[in-house]
Amino acid sequence: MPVMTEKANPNVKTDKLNAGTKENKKVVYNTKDLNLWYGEGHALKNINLAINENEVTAIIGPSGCGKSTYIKTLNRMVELVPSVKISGEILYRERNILDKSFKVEDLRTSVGMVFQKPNPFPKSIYENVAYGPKIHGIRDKKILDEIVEKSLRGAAIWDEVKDRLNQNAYGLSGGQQQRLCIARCLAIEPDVILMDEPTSALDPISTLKVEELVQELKEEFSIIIVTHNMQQAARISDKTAFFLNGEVIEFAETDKIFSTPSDKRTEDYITGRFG
Ligand SMILES: Nc1ncnc2c1ncn2[C@@H]1O[C@H](COP(=O)(O)OP(=O)(O)OP(=O)(O)O)[C@@H](O)[C@H]1O
Repeated sequence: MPVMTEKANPNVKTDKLNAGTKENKKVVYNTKDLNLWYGEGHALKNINLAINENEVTAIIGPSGCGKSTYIKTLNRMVELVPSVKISGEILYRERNILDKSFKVEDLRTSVGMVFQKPNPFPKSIYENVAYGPKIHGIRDKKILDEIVEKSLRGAAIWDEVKDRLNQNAYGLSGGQQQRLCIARCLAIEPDVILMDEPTSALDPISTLKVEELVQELKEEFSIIIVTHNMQQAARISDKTAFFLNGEVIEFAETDKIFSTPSDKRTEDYITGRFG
Protein backbone atom coordinates (compact mmCIF):
# COMPACT_ATOMS: atom_id res chain seq x y z
CA MET A 1 0.00 0.00 0.00
CA PRO A 2 1.53 3.35 -0.95
CA VAL A 3 2.04 5.51 2.13
CA MET A 4 2.08 9.15 1.10
CA THR A 5 3.86 11.74 3.15
CA GLU A 6 2.32 15.09 2.36
CA LYS A 7 -0.43 16.43 4.59
CA ALA A 8 -3.72 17.28 2.93
CA ASN A 9 -6.27 19.78 4.10
CA PRO A 10 -3.95 21.64 6.51
CA ASN A 11 -6.55 24.28 7.33
CA VAL A 12 -8.83 21.97 9.24
CA LYS A 13 -8.73 22.83 12.93
CA THR A 14 -8.22 19.65 14.84
CA ASP A 15 -7.49 20.70 18.45
CA LYS A 16 -11.05 20.21 19.55
CA LEU A 17 -11.08 16.75 18.01
CA ASN A 18 -8.63 15.27 20.48
CA ALA A 19 -10.98 15.21 23.43
CA GLY A 20 -9.51 11.92 24.67
CA THR A 21 -5.94 13.07 25.15
CA LYS A 22 -6.77 15.65 27.80
CA GLU A 23 -7.87 12.97 30.23
CA ASN A 24 -5.79 10.78 32.39
CA LYS A 25 -6.57 7.70 30.34
CA LYS A 26 -4.37 5.64 28.07
CA VAL A 27 -4.84 6.18 24.38
CA VAL A 28 -5.16 2.95 22.44
CA TYR A 29 -5.40 4.38 18.92
CA ASN A 30 -4.22 7.78 17.83
CA THR A 31 -4.78 8.76 14.23
CA LYS A 32 -2.84 11.82 13.15
CA ASP A 33 -3.52 13.77 9.96
CA LEU A 34 -4.91 10.62 8.40
CA ASN A 35 -5.95 10.95 4.76
CA LEU A 36 -7.17 8.16 2.53
CA TRP A 37 -7.98 8.05 -1.16
CA TYR A 38 -9.73 5.38 -3.20
CA GLY A 39 -8.10 6.29 -6.52
CA GLU A 40 -9.05 9.97 -6.90
CA GLY A 41 -11.81 9.79 -4.28
CA HIS A 42 -10.73 11.48 -1.06
CA ALA A 43 -12.57 9.35 1.53
CA LEU A 44 -10.84 10.41 4.78
CA LYS A 45 -9.66 13.98 5.28
CA ASN A 46 -7.17 14.91 7.94
CA ILE A 47 -8.57 12.69 10.65
CA ASN A 48 -7.16 13.36 14.12
CA LEU A 49 -8.71 11.15 16.74
CA ALA A 50 -7.33 9.87 20.02
CA ILE A 51 -9.28 6.86 21.22
CA ASN A 52 -9.07 5.83 24.86
CA GLU A 53 -8.75 2.31 26.16
CA ASN A 54 -11.61 0.68 28.05
CA GLU A 55 -14.13 2.97 26.48
CA VAL A 56 -16.76 2.52 23.82
CA THR A 57 -16.17 4.99 20.99
CA ALA A 58 -19.03 5.39 18.53
CA ILE A 59 -18.53 6.55 14.94
CA ILE A 60 -21.67 8.11 13.51
CA GLY A 61 -22.52 9.99 10.33
CA PRO A 62 -24.55 9.74 7.13
CA SER A 63 -24.06 7.04 4.52
CA GLY A 64 -20.80 7.35 2.59
CA CYS A 65 -19.11 9.70 5.08
CA GLY A 66 -16.17 7.34 5.69
CA LYS A 67 -17.13 5.48 8.89
CA SER A 68 -16.37 1.97 7.60
CA THR A 69 -13.29 3.17 5.80
CA TYR A 70 -11.97 4.68 9.02
CA ILE A 71 -12.57 1.57 11.09
CA LYS A 72 -10.99 -0.59 8.38
CA THR A 73 -7.83 1.52 8.43
CA LEU A 74 -7.40 0.63 12.11
CA ASN A 75 -6.71 -3.02 11.30
CA ARG A 76 -5.32 -2.25 7.84
CA MET A 77 -8.10 -4.21 6.19
CA VAL A 78 -8.66 -1.27 3.88
CA GLU A 79 -5.42 -1.99 2.07
CA LEU A 80 -7.09 -5.00 0.44
CA VAL A 81 -8.54 -2.42 -1.97
CA PRO A 82 -5.80 -1.99 -4.60
CA SER A 83 -6.48 1.70 -5.36
CA VAL A 84 -6.07 2.83 -1.75
CA LYS A 85 -3.49 5.48 -0.82
CA ILE A 86 -2.94 6.64 2.73
CA SER A 87 -1.01 9.46 4.37
CA GLY A 88 -0.56 10.36 8.02
CA GLU A 89 -0.10 8.15 11.03
CA ILE A 90 -2.15 5.53 12.83
CA LEU A 91 -0.57 4.91 16.19
CA TYR A 92 -1.73 1.72 17.86
CA ARG A 93 -0.27 1.60 21.36
CA GLU A 94 2.17 4.25 20.15
CA ARG A 95 3.46 2.26 17.16
CA ASN A 96 2.66 3.53 13.67
CA ILE A 97 0.88 0.64 11.98
CA LEU A 98 1.49 2.27 8.58
CA ASP A 99 5.27 1.97 8.98
CA LYS A 100 6.82 -0.43 6.52
CA SER A 101 8.46 -2.26 9.43
CA PHE A 102 5.13 -2.90 11.17
CA LYS A 103 3.86 -6.45 10.62
CA VAL A 104 0.13 -6.60 9.95
CA GLU A 105 0.04 -10.04 11.64
CA ASP A 106 0.73 -8.28 14.93
CA LEU A 107 -2.61 -6.53 14.58
CA ARG A 108 -4.47 -9.76 13.90
CA THR A 109 -3.81 -11.02 17.42
CA SER A 110 -4.59 -7.70 19.12
CA VAL A 111 -7.48 -6.29 17.14
CA GLY A 112 -10.66 -8.26 16.48
CA MET A 113 -13.48 -7.25 14.16
CA VAL A 114 -17.20 -7.91 14.12
CA PHE A 115 -19.03 -7.19 10.88
CA GLN A 116 -22.49 -5.99 9.95
CA LYS A 117 -23.68 -9.42 8.88
CA PRO A 118 -22.83 -12.31 11.17
CA ASN A 119 -20.21 -14.34 9.33
CA PRO A 120 -19.59 -17.61 11.17
CA PHE A 121 -17.50 -20.25 9.43
CA PRO A 122 -19.42 -23.27 8.05
CA LYS A 123 -18.17 -25.31 10.99
CA SER A 124 -19.39 -26.34 14.41
CA ILE A 125 -20.01 -23.77 17.14
CA TYR A 126 -16.97 -25.16 18.97
CA GLU A 127 -14.71 -24.97 15.92
CA ASN A 128 -15.74 -21.41 15.18
CA VAL A 129 -14.41 -20.29 18.55
CA ALA A 130 -11.40 -22.64 18.68
CA TYR A 131 -10.26 -21.64 15.18
CA GLY A 132 -8.25 -18.53 16.16
CA PRO A 133 -6.46 -20.11 19.14
CA LYS A 134 -5.63 -23.16 16.94
CA ILE A 135 -4.14 -20.89 14.28
CA HIS A 136 -2.01 -19.41 17.04
CA GLY A 137 -0.67 -22.86 17.87
CA ILE A 138 -2.83 -24.02 20.76
CA ARG A 139 -3.44 -27.76 20.34
CA ASP A 140 -4.19 -28.96 23.89
CA LYS A 141 -7.85 -30.01 23.93
CA LYS A 142 -8.31 -29.09 27.59
CA ILE A 143 -6.99 -25.58 27.04
CA LEU A 144 -9.10 -25.19 23.90
CA ASP A 145 -12.19 -26.35 25.82
CA GLU A 146 -11.50 -23.71 28.45
CA ILE A 147 -11.02 -20.96 25.88
CA VAL A 148 -14.22 -21.95 24.05
CA GLU A 149 -16.28 -21.90 27.25
CA LYS A 150 -14.77 -18.64 28.52
CA SER A 151 -15.28 -16.90 25.16
CA LEU A 152 -18.87 -18.13 24.77
CA ARG A 153 -19.63 -17.02 28.35
CA GLY A 154 -17.96 -13.67 27.63
CA ALA A 155 -20.22 -13.23 24.62
CA ALA A 156 -23.30 -14.11 26.69
CA ILE A 157 -24.23 -17.12 24.58
CA TRP A 158 -22.85 -20.07 26.56
CA ASP A 159 -26.16 -21.12 28.14
CA GLU A 160 -27.85 -21.16 24.75
CA VAL A 161 -25.24 -23.34 23.03
CA LYS A 162 -23.45 -25.40 25.68
CA ASP A 163 -25.44 -28.54 24.81
CA ARG A 164 -24.94 -28.21 21.06
CA LEU A 165 -21.31 -27.21 20.66
CA ASN A 166 -20.77 -29.72 17.88
CA GLN A 167 -23.68 -28.54 15.79
CA ASN A 168 -23.15 -26.32 12.76
CA ALA A 169 -23.08 -22.59 13.55
CA TYR A 170 -25.45 -21.96 10.63
CA GLY A 171 -28.22 -23.53 12.74
CA LEU A 172 -28.13 -20.57 15.13
CA SER A 173 -30.38 -17.52 14.82
CA GLY A 174 -28.89 -14.29 13.41
CA GLY A 175 -28.54 -12.77 16.88
CA GLN A 176 -26.90 -15.93 18.21
CA GLN A 177 -24.56 -16.04 15.21
CA GLN A 178 -23.50 -12.46 15.91
CA ARG A 179 -22.74 -13.28 19.55
CA LEU A 180 -20.85 -16.36 18.34
CA CYS A 181 -18.77 -14.06 16.11
CA ILE A 182 -18.10 -11.89 19.16
CA ALA A 183 -17.04 -15.04 21.05
CA ARG A 184 -14.73 -15.93 18.15
CA CYS A 185 -13.23 -12.48 18.52
CA LEU A 186 -12.78 -12.84 22.30
CA ALA A 187 -11.04 -16.21 21.87
CA ILE A 188 -7.92 -14.51 20.51
CA GLU A 189 -7.88 -12.30 23.63
CA PRO A 190 -7.82 -9.07 21.67
CA ASP A 191 -6.95 -5.66 23.01
CA VAL A 192 -9.41 -3.81 20.78
CA ILE A 193 -12.69 -4.87 19.19
CA LEU A 194 -13.81 -3.05 16.05
CA MET A 195 -17.52 -3.34 15.29
CA ASP A 196 -18.99 -2.25 11.97
CA GLU A 197 -22.74 -1.84 12.46
CA PRO A 198 -22.91 -5.11 14.44
CA THR A 199 -26.64 -4.96 15.14
CA SER A 200 -28.02 -3.66 11.87
CA ALA A 201 -29.09 -7.15 10.78
CA LEU A 202 -30.54 -8.11 14.17
CA ASP A 203 -34.00 -7.97 15.73
CA PRO A 204 -34.59 -5.63 18.73
CA ILE A 205 -34.07 -8.30 21.39
CA SER A 206 -30.81 -9.53 19.90
CA THR A 207 -29.75 -5.90 19.46
CA LEU A 208 -30.34 -5.27 23.14
CA LYS A 209 -28.29 -8.34 24.06
CA VAL A 210 -25.37 -7.19 21.92
CA GLU A 211 -25.63 -3.65 23.35
CA GLU A 212 -25.53 -4.99 26.92
CA LEU A 213 -22.60 -7.14 25.95
CA VAL A 214 -20.68 -4.19 24.55
CA GLN A 215 -21.16 -2.35 27.83
CA GLU A 216 -19.75 -5.31 29.77
CA LEU A 217 -16.88 -5.92 27.38
CA LYS A 218 -15.48 -2.41 27.71
CA GLU A 219 -14.28 -3.30 31.22
CA GLU A 220 -11.71 -5.50 29.53
CA PHE A 221 -11.43 -4.26 25.97
CA SER A 222 -11.49 -1.04 23.99
CA ILE A 223 -14.39 -0.94 21.57
CA ILE A 224 -14.86 1.16 18.47
CA ILE A 225 -18.30 0.81 16.95
CA VAL A 226 -19.75 2.19 13.73
CA THR A 227 -23.47 2.68 14.01
CA HIS A 228 -26.29 4.25 12.03
CA ASN A 229 -28.46 4.08 15.08
CA MET A 230 -28.08 7.26 17.08
CA GLN A 231 -30.06 5.96 20.04
CA GLN A 232 -27.61 3.10 20.15
CA ALA A 233 -24.61 5.44 20.13
CA ALA A 234 -26.24 7.48 22.91
CA ARG A 235 -27.01 4.36 24.96
CA ILE A 236 -23.73 2.52 24.81
CA SER A 237 -20.82 4.81 23.99
CA ASP A 238 -18.59 7.01 26.11
CA LYS A 239 -17.34 9.14 23.23
CA THR A 240 -18.82 9.84 19.83
CA ALA A 241 -17.15 11.01 16.65
CA PHE A 242 -19.40 12.59 14.04
CA PHE A 243 -18.12 12.09 10.49
CA LEU A 244 -19.33 14.05 7.48
CA ASN A 245 -17.93 13.87 3.92
CA GLY A 246 -14.75 12.17 5.13
CA GLU A 247 -14.06 14.66 7.93
CA VAL A 248 -14.51 14.45 11.67
CA ILE A 249 -16.76 17.37 12.46
CA GLU A 250 -16.90 16.80 16.18
CA PHE A 251 -15.49 14.34 18.70
CA ALA A 252 -16.55 14.57 22.32
CA GLU A 253 -18.21 12.87 25.25
CA THR A 254 -21.36 11.18 23.97
CA ASP A 255 -23.55 13.10 26.44
CA LYS A 256 -22.22 16.35 25.06
CA ILE A 257 -22.65 15.37 21.41
CA PHE A 258 -26.28 14.47 22.03
CA SER A 259 -27.18 17.37 24.36
CA THR A 260 -25.05 20.37 23.44
CA PRO A 261 -23.12 19.70 20.23
CA SER A 262 -20.63 22.43 19.33
CA ASP A 263 -21.18 22.30 15.58
CA LYS A 264 -24.41 23.12 13.81
CA ARG A 265 -23.85 20.21 11.41
CA THR A 266 -23.72 17.75 14.31
CA GLU A 267 -26.92 19.18 15.69
CA ASP A 268 -28.63 18.94 12.30
CA TYR A 269 -27.60 15.32 11.96
CA ILE A 270 -28.59 14.13 15.41
CA THR A 271 -31.92 15.90 15.20
CA GLY A 272 -32.61 14.15 11.90
CA ARG A 273 -32.42 17.20 9.65
CA PHE A 274 -30.23 15.30 7.22
CA GLY A 275 -28.64 11.88 6.68
N1 LIG B 1 -13.67 -0.13 -2.27
C1 LIG B 1 -13.96 1.13 -2.57
N2 LIG B 1 -13.57 1.66 -3.75
C2 LIG B 1 -13.85 2.95 -4.06
N3 LIG B 1 -14.53 3.79 -3.26
C3 LIG B 1 -14.95 3.32 -2.08
C4 LIG B 1 -14.70 1.97 -1.67
N4 LIG B 1 -15.22 1.80 -0.42
C5 LIG B 1 -15.79 2.97 -0.08
N5 LIG B 1 -15.62 3.89 -1.08
C6 LIG B 1 -16.09 5.29 -1.07
O1 LIG B 1 -15.56 5.94 0.07
C7 LIG B 1 -16.53 6.77 0.68
C8 LIG B 1 -16.74 6.34 2.14
O2 LIG B 1 -17.34 5.05 2.15
P1 LIG B 1 -17.58 4.25 3.51
O3 LIG B 1 -18.06 2.88 3.14
O4 LIG B 1 -16.39 4.35 4.37
O5 LIG B 1 -18.76 5.11 4.16
P2 LIG B 1 -19.73 4.79 5.38
O6 LIG B 1 -19.84 6.05 6.16
O7 LIG B 1 -19.25 3.59 6.11
O8 LIG B 1 -21.09 4.48 4.63
P3 LIG B 1 -22.34 3.53 5.05
O9 LIG B 1 -22.90 4.15 6.29
O10 LIG B 1 -23.27 3.64 3.89
O11 LIG B 1 -21.80 2.15 5.27
C9 LIG B 1 -17.78 6.66 -0.16
O12 LIG B 1 -17.80 7.74 -1.07
C10 LIG B 1 -17.60 5.34 -0.90
O13 LIG B 1 -18.24 5.37 -2.15
